[in-house]
Amino acid sequence: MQFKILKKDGFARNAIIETKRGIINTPVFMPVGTNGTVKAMTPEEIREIGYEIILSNTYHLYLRPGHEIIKKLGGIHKFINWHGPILTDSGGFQIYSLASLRKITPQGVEFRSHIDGSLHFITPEKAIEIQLALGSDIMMVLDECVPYPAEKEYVKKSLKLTEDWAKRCKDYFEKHRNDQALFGIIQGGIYEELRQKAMEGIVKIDFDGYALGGLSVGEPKEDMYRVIKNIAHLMPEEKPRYLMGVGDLMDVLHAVEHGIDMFDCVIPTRNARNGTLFTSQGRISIKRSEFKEDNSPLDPDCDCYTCRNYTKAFLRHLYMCREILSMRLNTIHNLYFYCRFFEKMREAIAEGRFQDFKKQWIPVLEKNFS
Ligand SMILES: O=c1nc[nH]c2cc3[nH]c(NCCN4CCCCC4)nc3cc12
Ligand SMILES: [Zn+2]
Repeated sequence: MQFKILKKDGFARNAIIETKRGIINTPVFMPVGTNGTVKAMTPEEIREIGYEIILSNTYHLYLRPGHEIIKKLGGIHKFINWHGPILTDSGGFQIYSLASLRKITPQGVEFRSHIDGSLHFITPEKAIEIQLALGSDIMMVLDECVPYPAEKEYVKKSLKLTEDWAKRCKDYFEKHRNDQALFGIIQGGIYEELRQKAMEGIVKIDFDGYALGGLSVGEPKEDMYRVIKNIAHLMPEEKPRYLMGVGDLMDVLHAVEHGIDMFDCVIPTRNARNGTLFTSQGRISIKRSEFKEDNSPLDPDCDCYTCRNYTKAFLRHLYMCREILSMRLNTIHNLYFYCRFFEKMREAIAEGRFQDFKKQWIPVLEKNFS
């Protein structure tokens, strides 16, 4: 995996990640395809909107249908019919946020499946073995995503475990490596000095890229912003920097300004299914009665399939009827909006006007009619 910086504008930067399955332009947004599908979208539609990489979840695919089956059937790209790069999250976060009866031991994490209650034990080695079997292009180490709030002492102890697991992931990966990439994850809660310590330990192990984990887990925005401001630009400059689970476009602006390259979040897809749509006039909720007879397109400044062919009145009608088409048309638009936003942001960085771009968008992103 190659990472080439094309242009810097302050700490913000445009770069490309070259993988065997294609080039990724950064800053990049990765739509979330948890069960191997970006909900309601075909892979062709994702590609047509302009996305270059999607995220899938090791935890879900391991539990159902199982990584051995996916491997036997030719790997995840063939299975889900997406032939561009795929990043898989290692499962730590999903085990912490979805599974029950979790027990974290030095060896690994024991949990019960949220699907059928079956008992599982995942070690760092197993997490890498699963991602190797899936064949994802970028794999994540197994970490302990420290919940918020967490005492400083707990965070400190957890850092030791996460670093030990990162080393075990790297050792296992080196023994079985192919042309997949492996990213490390930096924890440390909202404590800068612990973040700094975690970063030194993880960077020493040496990974293809580095993620900031343990954020967007319920901590106050100002704490997340402070950690990003103090840590992001200190992460290895010549490797991709990935802020996991983010996000909200206001948070994206802040993170890109401080040097983050990669993002993933369910916001555009999940909000679409709930009728919350992002437009150039701000965020709107399509179910509002004011749209009942509104014959205008969702967003006059958007040329996505939904905005070119349907009215707010019809989109509201579909939502009120809970029609499947509502999920599809809303998702097409929100993903298109996110993809264009990132494209315009990369253009602004290329032309050295990221600050203008941020100033222009903040008032729009603050407008909320939901
Ligand atoms: O520390 C992490 N390690 C591995 N994966 C992660 C994934 C994460 N995803 C999030 N936040 C997702 C927040 N998202 C916001 C929109 C609604 C659903 C939840 N934090 C994360 C931390 C981690
Ligand atoms: Zn649109």
